[in-house]
Amino acid sequence: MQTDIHMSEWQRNYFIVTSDTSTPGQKADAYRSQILHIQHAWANSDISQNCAANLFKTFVEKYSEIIDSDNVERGLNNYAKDILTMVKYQQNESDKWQSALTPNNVMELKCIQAMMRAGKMFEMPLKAQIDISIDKQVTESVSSNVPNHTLSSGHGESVVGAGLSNYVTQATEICEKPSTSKCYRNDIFSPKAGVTCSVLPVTMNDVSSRALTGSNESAFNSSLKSTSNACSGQDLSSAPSAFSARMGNLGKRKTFAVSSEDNSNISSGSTHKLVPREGSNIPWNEKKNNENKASGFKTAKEQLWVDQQKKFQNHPQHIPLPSYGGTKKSLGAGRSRGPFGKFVPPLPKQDGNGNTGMPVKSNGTGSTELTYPIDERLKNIEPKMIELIMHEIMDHGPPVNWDDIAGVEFAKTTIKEIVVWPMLRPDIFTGLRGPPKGILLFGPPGTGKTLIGKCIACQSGATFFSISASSLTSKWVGEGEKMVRALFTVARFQQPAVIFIDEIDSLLSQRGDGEHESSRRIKTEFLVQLDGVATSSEDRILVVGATNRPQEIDEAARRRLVKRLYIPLPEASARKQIVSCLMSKEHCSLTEEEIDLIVKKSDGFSGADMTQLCREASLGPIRSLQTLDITTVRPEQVRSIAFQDFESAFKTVRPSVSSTDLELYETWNQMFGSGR
Ligand SMILES: Nc1ncnc2c1ncn2[C@@H]1O[C@H](COP(=O)(O)OP(=O)(O)OP(=O)(O)O)[C@@H](O)[C@H]1O
Ligand SMILES: [Mg+2]
Repeated sequence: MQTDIHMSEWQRNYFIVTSDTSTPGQKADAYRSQILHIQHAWANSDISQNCAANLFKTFVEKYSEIIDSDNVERGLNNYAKDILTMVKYQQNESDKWQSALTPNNVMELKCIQAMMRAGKMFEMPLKAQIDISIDKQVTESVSSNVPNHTLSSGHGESVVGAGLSNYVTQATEICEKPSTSKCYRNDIFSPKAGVTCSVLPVTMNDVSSRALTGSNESAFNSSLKSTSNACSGQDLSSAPSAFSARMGNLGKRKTFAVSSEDNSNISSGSTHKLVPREGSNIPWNEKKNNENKASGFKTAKEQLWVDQQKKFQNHPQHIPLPSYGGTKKSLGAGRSRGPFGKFVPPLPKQDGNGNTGMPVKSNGTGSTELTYPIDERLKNIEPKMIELIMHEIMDHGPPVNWDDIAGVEFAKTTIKEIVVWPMLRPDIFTGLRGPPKGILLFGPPGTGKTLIGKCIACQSGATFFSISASSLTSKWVGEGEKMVRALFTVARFQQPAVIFIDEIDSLLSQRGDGEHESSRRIKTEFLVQLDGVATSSEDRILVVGATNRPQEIDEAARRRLVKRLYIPLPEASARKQIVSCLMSKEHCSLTEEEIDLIVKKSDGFSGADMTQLCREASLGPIRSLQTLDITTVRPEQVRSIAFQDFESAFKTVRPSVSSTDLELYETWNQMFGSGR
């Protein structure tokens, strides 16, 4: 079956690459796809090593012809784009790119020194120009003359030969300099004598040890070719152009390597084939880890892992640090990884023994190495969705405290008791004391339901996933149920987690005849997931639903949201707190009595109405500047906010909740609510 799929896709790709009507972009995609298939087939041992290497070489060459060609009809000419993309994606969030390339430390490079030691001189002085792309399109150009030194291959032939005019090789290796643990990148090599020559900051040993693994294998292969060809003084104008940098990630599945014989031949100009290294089953990640360990450089993934370890070492009682707000849990999801980018799965939970569930491999020397989590459960989730969840649904807003929420004391106390404490101390809240898995906040609009949801996540140290139910039904049309599944799966990895579903009524509304098939599917999936969370005692996931139409919620869903808390309109004391709090941040001359008067006049206002009232009043002093020109007025000329501004504001801001609506909430609360 699997083979059938590959065959038909293969045929389709073949048709695309041979068709005259296909665009270069389509052809490039088709080649990429074919290359992936080759890797896949090889990884599954469907084809032999030699066959894989040959096919790989052929297709990569064809692919690079399209990618690198500057003919608008036949090629994409996206060198620059690729390089910039790579620079962007390879950047470690926790470790800003720093260029370690200076004229001095270029001279310290092993390869340069080895060449200098060899004592062979070029016929012409070398001018080295190193273009270092740092972060987003910031280019630092370090130009240095290297007088009295010339580079030699050690075989008497110049590395920079004449007649290399139009040949540009793209080298993409990122080198870690062990002593400084800085990264430097040397991207474009134009071995055109006397014009520009960039020095590849990689020693020949590096070449062999890196063995064309990982994300840069193909480009590396290309650079090897150019190096070896150049070493032998051949004219490179006919050499195949560089492979696209994007090909890089292909190598992550199985290690491609240059054999040691190949390596020994590098400087003698022999052809270096990209072949899977025999018996090599060291995953790319591990190799990369080893290199990184040696250099001190950490990838974002490694940094995340280290952070996670620290977090749990410092909090052995499973008391997690607040993740919402204060520190951003980016998990690398904040950046896109490009078409071939590999999703970095979020970390799975830890058990009581500090076991993360992550595979730890012994390398046979007694020390253990970390490999990164590849969980079966995430396998069936589309990476696109996971990225979306991490990007759009995982909330990283400013922290919210309980004090920021005025009034609603009963709801706050209940939530602290049944949600926050159990999340902080799961060891005490076991059995019957275990937290509910679903709660519902209901009440009139603008009373702080969303605010409470954020506060729960913030105060319990949980990862906060915030999604509006209407976006599930509208934004991901036809994919809503997949999204729900993906959301719960990712949440399981990010435990403790709070999934906040605003406007939950539109997701879990009563079943009706006119109900759309897709929303029915979403609802079913949601109930299934909720049941899964509810029945698993290990999962520390809380679903918080918020609605201002509780009566529309399906009874099956209602049952699963066991605690239903009424969030009413703020009482006088709460309204006073809101006004005082907001006014304390402004230039204001309200007396205590005036505030009391405002509170009295605002009976029936929701929290959001009160906020709006204050905003409106704060514009009063600006409006009174009639005679002055707003563009020239100085801040100190603006008078303080006074009671009269509130009086004017009351003329335009009215309560948004009607008394009939309020009655409905009260009735529903008496029937289904968890309040006293
Ligand atoms: N109890 C409160 N204390 C302080 N501010 C509040 C309170 N209630 C509402 N607000 C203010 O109103 C804004 C809107 O509140 P929020 O979004 O939490 O309301 P909501 O109940 O979720 O409304 P909706 O049902 O329409 O989604 C808040 O950002 C906050 O400024
Ligand atoms: Mg809301």
